Amino acid sequence: MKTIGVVLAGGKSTRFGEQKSLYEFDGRKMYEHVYDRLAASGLCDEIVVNTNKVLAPHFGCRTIIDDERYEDHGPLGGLYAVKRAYPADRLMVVSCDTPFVSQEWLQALHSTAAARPEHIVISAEDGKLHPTIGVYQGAGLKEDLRRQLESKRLSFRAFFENREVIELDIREMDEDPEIFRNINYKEDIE
Ligand SMILES: Nc1nc2c(ncn2[C@@H]2O[C@H](COP(=O)(O)OP(=O)(O)OP(=O)(O)O)[C@@H](O)[C@H]2O)c(=O)[nH]1
Repeated sequence: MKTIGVVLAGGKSTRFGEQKSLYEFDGRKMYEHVYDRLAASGLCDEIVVNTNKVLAPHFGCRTIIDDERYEDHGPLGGLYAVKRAYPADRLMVVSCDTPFVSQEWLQALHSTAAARPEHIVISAEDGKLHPTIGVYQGAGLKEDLRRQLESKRLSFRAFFENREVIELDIREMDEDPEIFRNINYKEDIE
């Protein structure tokens, strides 16, 4: 089984005010910070950006475009498109707006996922879930995602009701919760 690194970057960035995945800071676009961390982890056989058809031409790498039926369905819609493209593989997902995720954390997620191949493994911080930093895998995942999208219950919490999920909590590891910092507004970068 291959591991596919997935940079989620198909959102609307309403709160940010412009497309945050393409916003440049510290000399790199936001999605490139995430891409580079996935690449440097050495865990991914391939890395793709998952986005919509309007944004796709702006990324300088392979993109997977959201399925027409599930455009603007949020991150679960994005994951469905990637799972369709890579049905046999494990998806190591990081959203473009969490650009400070560490190599060590990616390694911890990956090794937990490799030991429990039927489980989704997501990040958590004192019980608060960070499902857009996680590993998505297991039999029937594509079909479960499709069913969830059809049900119109588009939250990760709703999706997790039907799957085995491991929450890897940063408070139990020797890591700084800053690595989960989520950029929703411009001020979040400072
Ligand atoms: N492929 C894909 N990714 C999405 C979609 N909606 C959100 N995302 C991604 O999922 C992650 C979390 O998105 P949010 O921050 O909740 O939403 P957003 O649309 O980017 O921002 P807001 O409009 O401010 O809520 C980000 O990496 C988004 O790019 C979607 O419909 N398709």
